[in-house]
Amino acid sequence: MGRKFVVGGNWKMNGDKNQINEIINNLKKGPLDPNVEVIIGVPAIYLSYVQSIVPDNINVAAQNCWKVAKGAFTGEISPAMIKDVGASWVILGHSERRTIFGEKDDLIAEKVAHALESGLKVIACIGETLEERESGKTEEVVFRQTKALLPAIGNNWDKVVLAYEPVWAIGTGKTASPAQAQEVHASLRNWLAKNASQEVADSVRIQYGGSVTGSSCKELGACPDIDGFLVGGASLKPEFVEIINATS
Ligand SMILES: O=C(CO)COP(=O)(O)O
Repeated sequence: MGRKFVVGGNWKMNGDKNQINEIINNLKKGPLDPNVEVIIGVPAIYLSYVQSIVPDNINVAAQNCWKVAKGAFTGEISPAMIKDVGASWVILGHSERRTIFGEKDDLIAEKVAHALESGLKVIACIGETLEERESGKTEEVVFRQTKALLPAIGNNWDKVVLAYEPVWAIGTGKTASPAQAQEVHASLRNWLAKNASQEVADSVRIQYGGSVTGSSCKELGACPDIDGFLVGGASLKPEFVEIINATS
């Protein structure tokens, strides 16, 4: 089906110029599998700086944005600004945005719609909490979160990557097993075939995120419906190169 493997590094609120230089130098050294799309999600304040030093084979993403182009929204940044400094992606709906900052499905959908209209590409994150998984609600939750995105994405599925990140696996060192992740990715694809189209289901790339490391990436990357990773902690470390190269 030819889905290009896509690995994102979500730095979250980490890094200073020194550390950023180290991370970028390490990525430059690579070598990185040329068949993998690489996207690094950097703190907004460093977008320009990172954009000015990254090599061409690495794409830069913001970790959030607001839902309109400009105006009286103190502290926010817009997709137009992200594009203006040369970055081409934005991560939206991350579980930390949902839980710590109270972002709901409908706000995330508005952000996704505006980011896509503005010409940015989007990594849209979904995933269930431990409580939801333990009460058998994993599918219900990820389907609900994805359903909210359908009208926002419209015909722009080629500009969207879905990131399935079970909340219980984020930053906990508790990676979902390849079988657990594959199961959700496959049922999501099934759901997309019924609720978007077969073409969307076959072509959309679904990343797995949650405690991915150099040692867990190969087995996860070998699953048929896992098309990449969204990596937090390990994306700040040299092992990120190994994760990018998981399928080579
Ligand atoms: O939230 C994540 C990426 O967006 C995952 O974070 P960790 O890889 O640190 O668990």
